[in-house]
Amino acid sequence: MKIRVINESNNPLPSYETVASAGMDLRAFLEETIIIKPFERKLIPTGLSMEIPIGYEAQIRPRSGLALKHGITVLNTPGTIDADYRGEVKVLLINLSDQNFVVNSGDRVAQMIIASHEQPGWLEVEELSETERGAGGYGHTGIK
Ligand SMILES: O=c1ccn([C@H]2C[C@H](O)[C@@H](COP(=O)(O)OP(=O)(O)OP(=O)(O)O)O2)c(=O)[nH]1
Ligand SMILES: [Mg+2]
Repeated sequence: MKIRVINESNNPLPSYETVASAGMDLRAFLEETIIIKPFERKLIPTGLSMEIPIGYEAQIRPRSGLALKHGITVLNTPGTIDADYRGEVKVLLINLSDQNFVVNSGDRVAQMIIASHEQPGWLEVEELSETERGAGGYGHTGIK
C-alpha cells in the first residue's frame, strides 16, 4: 500500500505492535504539543497520506489503554478513510475525563485497521422477505 510521509526522518511508519495485531498504531505528528481540555475535541495530524487499494478502507479506532486510563477516545469512531482520499490522515480525539490530556509528537493516539468493504448496488422492491425478527429491535428479545 502506498504511503506519503511528511518529514520521514522523525515520523516512523505506522506499525503493528505485535505479530497478530489487527490494528497498526497511529502517531501524532505535531509541531507543538496539543492539550485537550476536559470534554474538548481536537483534530490530531499524523503527517501521513495514503493510497488505499480500491475495495478497502481504513478505520480509525480508539486505543483501549488511553480510553481506560485517560478517558481519551476517537469521537467519530470508527473514522473512515476512503480509498480515494489523498489528504493527511487525522485523528479526531475527545477527552471524556476531568483532566487535561497532553499529546506530544510521536505519541500513539489511535489505531488503524485496513478492512475490505463492498459497494452494493440497489434493487428497489415493493416488499422485503419475511423473517422471525421482522421489525423487532432495540431490545425486543429482552435486555438481560
Ligand atoms: O477520522 C477521520 C475521518 C475522515 N478523515 C478523512 C478521510 C476521509 O476519506 C475523509 C472524509 O471522511 P468522512 O466521509 O467521514 O467525512 P464527511 O464529513 O462525510 O466528509 P466528506 O464530505 O469529505 O466525505 O476525511 C480523516 O482523516 N480522519
Ligand atoms: Mg463522507
